[in-house]
Amino acid sequence: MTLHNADHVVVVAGALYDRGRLLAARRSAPPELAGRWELPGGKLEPGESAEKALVRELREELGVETEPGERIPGEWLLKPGYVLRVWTARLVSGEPAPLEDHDELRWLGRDELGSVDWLDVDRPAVDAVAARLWPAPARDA
Ligand SMILES: Nc1nc2c([nH]c(=O)n2[C@H]2C[C@H](O)[C@@H](COP(=O)(O)OP(=O)(O)OP(=O)(O)O)O2)c(=O)[nH]1
Repeated sequence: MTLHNADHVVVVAGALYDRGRLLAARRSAPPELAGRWELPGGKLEPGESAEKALVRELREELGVETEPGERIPGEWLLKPGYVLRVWTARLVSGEPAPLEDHDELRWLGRDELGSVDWLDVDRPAVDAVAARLWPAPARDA
């Protein structure tokens, strides 16, 4: 079962970062999404907070312990009735492995974000993540 929040199924995804890099995950299923890259995560379960769901999904899919940070402003429509929300997450322990739903993982630095074929929906989400993780330096007046 999944949580319907104001008529939307909420999918939470993690902008998992470590040592200045963001984790990208290549989906292995379903066929229409396989081969495309995303921020790992999954659907909220009934009664579960977004932060709890994120920690659970990243543990199940990647085998790591993480600490949620803050929500990235914005919400992206995945398909009718499904929205994607993104939180930053810090790697606490473990080395991510593609245990479930993914067949390859890559740590990307700021200049490498365009090097993988993100799912269409994830492109604006990743732009928003990048703006949060790597804010533009303040310009001299
Ligand atoms: N996790 C995740 N899912 C995304 C992203 N972009 C995107 O279109 N999706 C889609 C793929 C799936 O249709 C849906 C999330 O499903 P999922 O398979 O990751 O969720 P889940 O682990 O809860 O799956 P399940 O219980 O249905 O097996 O959202 C993204 O960045 N992260």
